[in-house]
Amino acid sequence: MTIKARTALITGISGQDGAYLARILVDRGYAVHGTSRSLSKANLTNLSRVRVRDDVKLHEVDYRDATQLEIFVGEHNFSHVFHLAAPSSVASSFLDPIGTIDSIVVCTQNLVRAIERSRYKTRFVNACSSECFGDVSEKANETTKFCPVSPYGIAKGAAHRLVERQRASGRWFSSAILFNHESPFRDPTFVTKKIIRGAIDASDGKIDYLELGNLDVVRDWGWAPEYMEAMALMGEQDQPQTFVVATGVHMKLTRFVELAFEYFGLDWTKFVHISPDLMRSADINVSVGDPKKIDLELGWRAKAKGPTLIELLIEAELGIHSREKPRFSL
Ligand SMILES: Nc1nc2c(ncn2[C@@H]2O[C@H](COP(=O)(O)OP(=O)(O)O[C@H]3O[C@H](CO)[C@@H](O)[C@H](O)[C@@H]3O)[C@@H](O)[C@H]2O)c(=O)[nH]1
Repeated sequence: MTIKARTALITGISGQDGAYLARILVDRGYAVHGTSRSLSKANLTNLSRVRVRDDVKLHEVDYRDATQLEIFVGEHNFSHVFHLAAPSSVASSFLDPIGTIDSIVVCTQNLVRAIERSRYKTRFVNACSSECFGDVSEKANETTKFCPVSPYGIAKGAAHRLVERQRASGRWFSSAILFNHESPFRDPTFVTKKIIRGAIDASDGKIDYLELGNLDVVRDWGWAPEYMEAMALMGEQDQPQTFVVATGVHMKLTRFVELAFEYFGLDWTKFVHISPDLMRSADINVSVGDPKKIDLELGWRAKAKGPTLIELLIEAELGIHSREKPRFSL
């Protein structure tokens, strides 16, 4: 495939991951397209923040409308489709399980079918989620069974199966099982963004307390731009595959809060209030990934992990890039 022939569609281009991936693909010489259900209502701030807004072509497409989607895909010879569009809040999926499952599964199925029916040899890279694994007793890899506890995880697992079924019938369909990956672009309801913002605001004297939920969970947090580098790499392999994308390093949420407040010389226990309203009816206690396969086969390895990631998130939030300079300045 020549550089010139690379035309990528990113679904969910305006979100955290979509914006970073758009920047990476433009830098790699792709023509990049994105979609939104309503262009007049789309929030394109993230694309502007990574200075790629004028480099991407946006289209108004509703993924729930199978016919419209089929026409759209049939009119564009996309060499790659990176499928990121989905509701991303696990917490919200408990409040609207049917809406979440319906949206993730129907939109993925419509897109997969549109590609299947087009005459083009499009490569498909799916954004799957570590939520599909549920609780793990050891680091999850590509062979670990899915045992999701949330409606979101159930839906992502179904979408992943749709992708694997296409691969089994000989099409170029890959899936990245992404563990938690963070950045300043995160919506303020996600826990790392809440904690980092909370620590900054507490140190500025703007808040007296921060409400959080279950602090006993253990997660494998990474830096979102690096995870999008992994997805871009996956799209350039000879063979389609599934890869776990993770740091392999785990941390308890309590420790995350402690380190974030410690950065500003603050004692987190003086600020954090536990709110029962923020507890989920089912939560994953331990979620950690084994990135061995992607390291060995693609040479991809997360640089930002553990305490380094927390420093990076704080400094990116503050707009400081003194230490390990983030690839994406804000
Ligand atoms: N959001 C939130 N979570 C909290 C809070 N307090 C504790 N937590 C706990 O912090 C953990 C992480 O929550 P989130 O940041 O909301 O992320 P997530 O549910 O793990 O989901 C994210 O990661 C998945 C895996 O990559 C993604 O698939 C998903 O879309 C999302 O990005 C959960 O166990 C949650 O119970 C709080 O105040 N807010």
